[in-house]
Amino acid sequence: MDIRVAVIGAGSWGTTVAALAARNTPTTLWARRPELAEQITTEHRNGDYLPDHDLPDALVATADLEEAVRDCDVLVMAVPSQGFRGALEDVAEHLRPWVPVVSLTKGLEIGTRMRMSEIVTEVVPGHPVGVLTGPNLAKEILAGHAAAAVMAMDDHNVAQALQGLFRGELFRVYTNEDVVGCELGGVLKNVIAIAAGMADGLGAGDNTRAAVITRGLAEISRLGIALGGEPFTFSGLAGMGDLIATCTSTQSRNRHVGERLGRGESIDEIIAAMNMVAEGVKTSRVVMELAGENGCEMPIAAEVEAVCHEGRTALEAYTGLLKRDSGHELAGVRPDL
Ligand SMILES: NC(=O)C1=CN([C@@H]2O[C@H](COP(=O)(O)OP(=O)(O)OC[C@H]3O[C@@H](n4cnc5c(N)ncnc54)[C@H](O)[C@@H]3O)[C@@H](O)[C@H]2O)C=CC1
Ligand SMILES: O=C(CO)COP(=O)(O)O
Repeated sequence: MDIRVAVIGAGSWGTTVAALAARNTPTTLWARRPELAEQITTEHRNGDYLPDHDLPDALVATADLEEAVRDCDVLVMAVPSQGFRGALEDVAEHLRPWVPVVSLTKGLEIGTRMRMSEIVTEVVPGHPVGVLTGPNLAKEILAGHAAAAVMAMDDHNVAQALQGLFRGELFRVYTNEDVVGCELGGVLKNVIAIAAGMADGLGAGDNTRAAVITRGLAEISRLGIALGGEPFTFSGLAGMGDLIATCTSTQSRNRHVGERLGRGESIDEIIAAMNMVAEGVKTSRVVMELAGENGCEMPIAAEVEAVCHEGRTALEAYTGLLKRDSGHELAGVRPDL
């Protein structure tokens, strides 16, 4: 019997994951705008977010939430983090019991500081919850370039069952039981990607970018481990893999924000000019709250937060970072340091 997948949120990534699933199993994509849903179903195109890419004929979209959700066997949430809870509360009315919920969202909720999988457990308790994450720039995947991701779930058997729904010839899906680490890898790399973009915008070199990525990984690992992630997870696809893709790709929205900040534009004008989400901007504030609470040093993330929310310039941020003392490179990562 076919497993029916519902994907909530027809932005770049929700549409891409729905396209992957539709090649394997009946899939319905929920879009907020009826015109977009109609275009996806009839023209097999998402003109708002992915105008240059063909979608599978089998992919059906609707703007009717009940129609998308009522019969689904697997629910996939692809709404940005600040709208995630509200969207899931609307979905909950129509969701059958025990349907697994997979989050694609890479952010933390302002106020509660919760990960999306924690919000799922709060809003729809009893449903198995997981995250699909990794170095997955949407447009590359739709263009047919090979990529790999991780399906992270506590329950390995459910993860294995879900793996096959998204897998394709060019899309490899691994499993991992460390939901906390995998989810935080995806969240935290967005903040570091803003820093990498800032360096590029300031005209820094390849050595600088490599230093930001590597020291950024140390910060991600420090906070990720303090919050319960497994150390090895941060050198996997959801950690280092996604960090490299996002810090180096011209397709990354977070890196793009950083690059424009580095060139001297203000955060407000950059955000106003984008029709897509750059999760790292809002998440940077939540990350610094968590770092403070957990006694984690995160100097790069702190500078990103200051540039995004306190009016510091990218040049001041980098000047400040260079003046810091440099101790052992694994401090806060290796248990004995
Ligand atoms: N685009 C990419 O390559 C990847 C994105 N992600 C993550 O996936 C999540 C979604 O990102 P994208 O699809 O790229 O974003 P996007 O900016 O392309 O689209 C966001 C979608 O969510 C909808 N939306 C926004 N607020 C909403 C609300 N309050 N209620 C219902 N729907 C709402 C929008 O209408 C739009 O369809 C983000 O957390 C992002 O970090 C993860 C991996 C890859
Ligand atoms: O998460 C992503 C790639 O894995 C997408 O990154 P951006 O949101 O910065 O585009």
